[in-house]
Amino acid sequence: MLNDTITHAERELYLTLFELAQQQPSAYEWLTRLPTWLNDIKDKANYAHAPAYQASVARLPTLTVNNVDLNSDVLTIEANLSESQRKQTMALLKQLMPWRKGPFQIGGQLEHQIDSGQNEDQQAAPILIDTEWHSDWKWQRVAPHLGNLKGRRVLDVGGGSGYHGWRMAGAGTDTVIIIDPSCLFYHQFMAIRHFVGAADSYKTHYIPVPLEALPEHSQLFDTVFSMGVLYHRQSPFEHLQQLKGQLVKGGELVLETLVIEGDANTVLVPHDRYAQMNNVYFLPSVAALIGWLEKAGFSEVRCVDVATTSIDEQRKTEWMTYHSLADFLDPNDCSKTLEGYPAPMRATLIAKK
Ligand SMILES: Nc1ncnc2c1ncn2[C@@H]1O[C@H](C[S@+](CC[C@H]([NH3+])C(=O)[O-])CC(=O)[O-])[C@@H](O)[C@H]1O
Repeated sequence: MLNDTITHAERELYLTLFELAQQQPSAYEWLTRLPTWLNDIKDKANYAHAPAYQASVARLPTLTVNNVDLNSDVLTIEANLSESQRKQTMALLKQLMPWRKGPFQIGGQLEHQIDSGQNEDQQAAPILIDTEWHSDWKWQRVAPHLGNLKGRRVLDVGGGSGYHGWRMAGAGTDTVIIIDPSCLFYHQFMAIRHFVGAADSYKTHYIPVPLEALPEHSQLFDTVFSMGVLYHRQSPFEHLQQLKGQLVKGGELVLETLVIEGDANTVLVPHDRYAQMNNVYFLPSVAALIGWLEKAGFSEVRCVDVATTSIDEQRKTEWMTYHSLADFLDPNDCSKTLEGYPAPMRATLIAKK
């Protein structure tokens, strides 16, 4: 049975898809599936924690927001925050742990208010959600190589908490749709959205589904990002085809994934775990990955960045207290994972449909 209440975020998402459907009829198929998508994520039978996450988001206080900076590395929501609001917000956000992708800051005054001493003594210290990942570092590596995002319709596949999606909005996109099947990350996004409010003119949306759930040939997006997802897929070519199906002709794919050293014929398929993850399948060399993209029908394929993940970029914090990268590397040789494979190295490739 479908829920009869609809949140503000859901309403804005419906409106965006209705608008989209005026220009591109394939969006109607999204609209027909949307009620089920949005209902399924609330269903306790699918996600035992869903009601608790929802309740945490619903209980977040309403703050007076002075400014939202979607272009800062620490994604900052400048707002008036009293001590009691701080306590309440901290407690509720901590119920949404582990926070993996960020960082975010809530609270903190505008500089001119601090200069004039306005409200200074009533203001609590801002809340810094120091996430497991410095997702800002990835954005710094990727952003300089992107085509201009201004006015573009963007899909972020596997967008996690939505950190990169907000950064895309900050770059002036027309619309961002983040998709990710994680119930927790969906609610983390909704928590941040609660504070961002109208600051992005409600142009950034989240649909809690995997890529495979989308209509196959939507051709709705000018840019499609798939960052940190390909190696989780058992069938990498299917993933590439599904990404292609979401792009308009001439659109840009941004693909970021784990790679290894080697030539066009080098691919690692970890036998069991990789860096303790039990859902890692294909780690190609950059040359092999270029070949895969070309075989999948993409053109102008180029690798714009290769970076070894450091234990400063991915680490345990107050907001993610489980094991992190340092625990997954060989203690005697940090160039290897615990399983003896090459330590995580990630490449970003850009290609045209
Ligand atoms: N089939 C799928 N469809 C969509 N999402 C999926 C699927 N399978 C897994 N995910 C989601 O993909 C994300 C992978 S993390 C990258 C986050 C961000 N992009 C980042 O680049 O930091 C990996 C990493 O730690 O880098 C998770 O949020 C999954 O739920």
